[in-house]
Amino acid sequence: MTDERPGTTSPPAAGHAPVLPAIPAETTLLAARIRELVEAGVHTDVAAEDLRAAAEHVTAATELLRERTREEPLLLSYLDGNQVSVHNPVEGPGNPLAPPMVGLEIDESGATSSTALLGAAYEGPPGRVHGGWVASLLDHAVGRAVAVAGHPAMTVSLTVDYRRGTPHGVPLTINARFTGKEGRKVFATGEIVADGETTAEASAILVTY
Ligand SMILES: CCCCCCCCCC(=O)SCCNC(=O)CCNC(=O)[C@H](O)C(C)(C)COP(=O)(O)OP(=O)(O)OC[C@H]1O[C@@H](n2cnc3c(N)ncnc32)[C@H](O)[C@@H]1OP(=O)(O)O
Repeated sequence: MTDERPGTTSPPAAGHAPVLPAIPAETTLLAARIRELVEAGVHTDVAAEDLRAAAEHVTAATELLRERTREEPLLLSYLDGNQVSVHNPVEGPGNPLAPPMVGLEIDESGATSSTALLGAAYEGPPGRVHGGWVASLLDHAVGRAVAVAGHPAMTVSLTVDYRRGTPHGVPLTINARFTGKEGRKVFATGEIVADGETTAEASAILVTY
């Protein structure tokens, strides 16, 4: 995490992505509509001709979006006072793949907490979020927590204990915290809580860059 604030234009210390002073409302809107499309797509039971008609609409939208493209899809901006990657696949409000993880809160100890609501499109076991997505939420949360603690780093080891199924369609709380540093190695833990129960816990080693 860098110390840029809204309105500044200097690039982030750890990358070359452009920093937007704010996320364009239409970027968030499009991603939200595509997420709805994906959920509708996995739930739909319409007839084959309607599937084909819907596919043609989607093709038309894709062609419109391809009319002008950037070389670098990643953009940085600010949400609720925190820097976010607009197109990050976990937190990016502009990336339809991202649930997204939102509402970052940092308590007085530096521990972080965010929320996410994953729909049926993220299902692994019946009624439960796919384990890879559970790990993604935790990987991102520990990365965020160490950045908040002033040690931006990349995950080199992530151990996830899946305690119980993480339900989809239910708000999830994702907590994480920096726990220590040894040379370039940074340690963090995190967990996901659903309906008051911890569903998965993570222990991570990250390396500063
Ligand atoms: C601001 C917003 C933030 C938002 C959060 C974003 C979260 C994103 C989460 C991610 O997706 S992270 C991406 C997934 N991770 C990667 O792609 C990292 C892939 N790994 C690497 O690129 C290299 O391992 C890395 C550049 C991180 C380190 O390579 P180096 O060659 O610079 O380091 P080196 O291999 O010498 O290891 C440094 C130390 O870490 C230790 N280490 C490395 N891998 C380890 C491992 N797997 N387990 C335990 N320790 C490990 C290693 O022993 C050594 O310890 P010592 O300093 O004590 O000698």
